[in-house]
Amino acid sequence: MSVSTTLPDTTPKNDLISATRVFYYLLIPALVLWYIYWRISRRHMLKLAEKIPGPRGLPIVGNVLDFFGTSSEIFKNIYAYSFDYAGAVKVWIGPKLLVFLTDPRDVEIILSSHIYIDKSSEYRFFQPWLGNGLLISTGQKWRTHRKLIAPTFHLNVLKGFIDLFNANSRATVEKMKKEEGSTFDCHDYMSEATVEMLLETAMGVSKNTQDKSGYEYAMAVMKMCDILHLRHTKLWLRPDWLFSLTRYGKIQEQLLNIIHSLTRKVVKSKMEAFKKGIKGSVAEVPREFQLYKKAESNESKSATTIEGVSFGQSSGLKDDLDVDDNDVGEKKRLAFLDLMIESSQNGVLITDEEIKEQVDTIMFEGHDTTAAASSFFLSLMGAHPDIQEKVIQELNNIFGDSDRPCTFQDTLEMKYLERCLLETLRIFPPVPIIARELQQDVKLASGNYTIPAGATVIVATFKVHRRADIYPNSEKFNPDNFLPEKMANRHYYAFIPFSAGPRSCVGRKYAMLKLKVLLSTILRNFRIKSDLKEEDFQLQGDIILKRAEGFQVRLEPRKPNVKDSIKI
Ligand code: HEM
Repeated sequence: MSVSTTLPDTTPKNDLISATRVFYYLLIPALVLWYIYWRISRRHMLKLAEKIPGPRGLPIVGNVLDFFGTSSEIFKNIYAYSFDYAGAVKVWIGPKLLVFLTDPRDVEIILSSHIYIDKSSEYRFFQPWLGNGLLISTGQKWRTHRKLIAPTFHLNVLKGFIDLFNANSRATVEKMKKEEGSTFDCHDYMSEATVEMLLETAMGVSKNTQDKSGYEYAMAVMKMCDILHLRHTKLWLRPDWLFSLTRYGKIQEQLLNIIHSLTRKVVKSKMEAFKKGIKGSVAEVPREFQLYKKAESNESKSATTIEGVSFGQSSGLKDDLDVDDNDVGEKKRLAFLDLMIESSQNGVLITDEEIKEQVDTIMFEGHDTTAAASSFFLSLMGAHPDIQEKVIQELNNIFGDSDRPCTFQDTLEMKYLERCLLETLRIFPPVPIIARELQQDVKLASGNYTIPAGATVIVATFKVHRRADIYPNSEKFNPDNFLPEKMANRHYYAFIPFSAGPRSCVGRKYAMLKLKVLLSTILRNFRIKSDLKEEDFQLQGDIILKRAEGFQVRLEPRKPNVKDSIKI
């Protein structure tokens, strides 16, 4: 037998060519038919969408090309559109219709509603991580859990966290001392600090529950956000089956292992404590920071806001965090995880698996957002030394030469620091957009447009906060934007860093209190320097807004290193 007869014949055969041809001959008419069917079945959507202004796109793929490039380039492209259109802007990504809203009157229609509360389909990428936690759940499950969770972030509960905020802020200052004089990325320190504070306060466990510091968890969360952002912007990473075959799918598995192993340990250790009858936080407050119990009796009982801004109370708008102190009974004065575990005992309100999902949600929402806010604040202090001096002056007036921990009353006196913080959240909102999927048509207030059901509506917080007709010189950092008289004259929905309405951020009071303690402690110890000006900051919106070049700052000590010199 000749050798040639044993080898497989790889020469193309006519029947193979014809099979390929037939495939293409069928594919093209199939695509055309699908396109015709799609246009007919979506004619209502297409008709309404046609009236909404927006950049011209290509046939079929729409504006998809604008979503190519680095995260920072995509952010710039989309932001550039907002200057060409005053109100709503329509963008097609293939068959998907996105409508960006930048007018506070339109934003109010969406955010104040109890109907348009469904998250957009993109949030499903969070599911392997956050399950069906508060951020993405909807319907009755969301309502029940929101009612359960919101009171655990009430002021009465938060006041009890102040000692742990102080102790952790001081520990952060000690860690940061090794960076004195050099340029470094302060976000790493802010991330670690916020994870550890969350563990000790909302979760009520010791930060030593995990073998490693909060740093490993924080880094895993950051990388997960990179992956989620890629899935939002790269179409081929959207289908789950295709994503799981890519290297990103494998990396996601490893990251989720790190993230979930922490949350599992947290829940387990808390459940064990509960079974032993131990309730409340088991985190140890160093003796020199045990201020809360002493101060509680002296402090004004009338203070019901942490932030000077009332977030709607002045205009008669309240959300479920704005309940009066007296409305919250003793039982509800439990911190987040304590209440979750107590409520799970009868198995009706929440199951063990749901507790884990909520812990994952609070750990993510509570940490990356505040880490970004504090890093932007420090960057801005470095870029605006004159404003920083005013904050330092205010802190000197409150604390004098004392190294004492800060009390709740002190945080109420930090009026200028608070304005700087609110202005930071205006100009660099950590959550730059909020997306909702519409189940029914919505008529807008800014023009004669109706957004069709099935569209994804995007509240463009970043742009709303930078509208020149609302904030004069809107691209410039100016804490006076939050003088009481300026705020009183502004539309309530023109400042929405924490969203607003029934799905607003449950952690906003927690965030404001923690940020005031952490940032005042840092500025009592260091002056912040920056080699870059504010206009040089490059932005990227990987779920959470960040500086693309990292949050580079330098520290200059404000006083000689004094250890253990806390006088109360
Ligand atoms: C500066 C810090 C923070 C900012 C800017 C922020 C911002 C936001 C925004 C804009 C939303 C709405 C998201 C959406 O609808 O897609 C939200 C929701 C949420 N936030 Fe925050 N947040 C911050 C801190 C926190 C903290 C500290 C916690 C918890 C400890 C927290 C827990 C949550 C939860 C659970 C939700 C979902 C609420 C719901 O859907 O009912 N956040 N946050």
